[in-house]
Amino acid sequence: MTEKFKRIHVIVLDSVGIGEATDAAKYGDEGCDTLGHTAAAMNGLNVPNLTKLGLSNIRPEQPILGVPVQDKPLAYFTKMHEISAGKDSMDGHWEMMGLPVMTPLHTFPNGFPDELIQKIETFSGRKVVWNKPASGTEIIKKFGEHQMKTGDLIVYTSGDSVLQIAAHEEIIPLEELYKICEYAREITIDEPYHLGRIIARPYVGTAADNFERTANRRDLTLVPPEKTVLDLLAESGRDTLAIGKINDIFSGQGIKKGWHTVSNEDGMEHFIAVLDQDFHGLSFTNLVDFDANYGHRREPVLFGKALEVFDRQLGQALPKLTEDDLLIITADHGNDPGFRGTDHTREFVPLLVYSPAFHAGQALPVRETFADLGATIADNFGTQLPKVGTSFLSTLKMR
Ligand SMILES: O=P(O)(O)O[C@H]1O[C@H](CO)[C@@H](O)[C@H]1O
Ligand SMILES: [Mn+2]
Ligand SMILES: [Mn+2]
Repeated sequence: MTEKFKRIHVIVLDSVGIGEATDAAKYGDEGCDTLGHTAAAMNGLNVPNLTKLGLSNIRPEQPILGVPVQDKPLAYFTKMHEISAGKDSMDGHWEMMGLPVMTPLHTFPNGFPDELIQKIETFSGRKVVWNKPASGTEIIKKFGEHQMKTGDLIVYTSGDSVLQIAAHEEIIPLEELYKICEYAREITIDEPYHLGRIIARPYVGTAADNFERTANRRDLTLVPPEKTVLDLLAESGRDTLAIGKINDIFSGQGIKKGWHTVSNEDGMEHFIAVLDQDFHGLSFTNLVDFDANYGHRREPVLFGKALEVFDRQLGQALPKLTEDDLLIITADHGNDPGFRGTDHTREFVPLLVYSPAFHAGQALPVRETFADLGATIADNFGTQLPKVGTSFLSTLKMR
């Protein structure tokens, strides 16, 4: 069978949810709405490109403020529900690639057991401070100066299955931090820990009021226990290009070439550059600033401004697409900047599917799992289909 599209591009707007999921109550997240609350804080979002693709058509009963519902949206549009047990990035991205995480990973709301902390202390020759949930920017304000004096490791977690180590780059050099994180990764793969991610959180600055985290963050994720759509594509000789955090999230599995990025804007510039390359397969981009800089920080106005910047860059990318290209814009979970706490929120995610080859856009049925995305990609490239997910490829009508 011939392929409908030679290239498929997936852009994940990290944490840009589109309203509470049907199971939000199970997570204590009733009432969350990342896009809705962000747009309200901005008194309306100015995102002409997302608008014309059909962003508000996804929920015409409650349009996103400033984003009018289109009579003739350019994209196929709907929202997707998550079936994974967790609401972290790894769960969301793996599910998109056909591997939902059905057994909950472990979270440590009261901090990690002494046994684990002692192992990290022995390996690193440093003491651990905090070892409880925290916001990453608050915790370096609180312990950064202490760390500069003592060299102690700042260990913290969140509502997700993560162990994060914050370290001043001039006190604990990056290479050393990465080694400690790799060690922590090795000893937390199996029970009783079974942690989704170890995250290195380097920062710089001279005092509490000016500490800043750097782009040298590294996420050490579990290795996917089964093949994802990325593996299926790679095995069948297709290109798999990863921009931003994607390579980390899949531990490099099934990825032919990956680029780390320093910001959303940098990520989109890489994406636009990739559009000029001749390749055959998937480009997969994650834009993490929405989540790390604005969602967890509960900054709805800055979140909204970042969406507007993304939209302008999207405007540069769209004219580069040809009839051989399919663009898919989605998210991996919510992180409502107008919601209590600082954790991710259990939300539907938007799904906008666009190609210049389409005659017109239209509504797709609500997807029961993010895995429908991976199934569609596998279907297009004629590889083995993932175990989970239903392709919507045949619904997409070409001119
Ligand atoms: O508060 P910061 O350090 O940004 O951490 C956040 O980033 C992690 C990964 O998204 C989340 O689990 C949350 O802990
Ligand atoms: Mn995420
Ligand atoms: Mn996050």
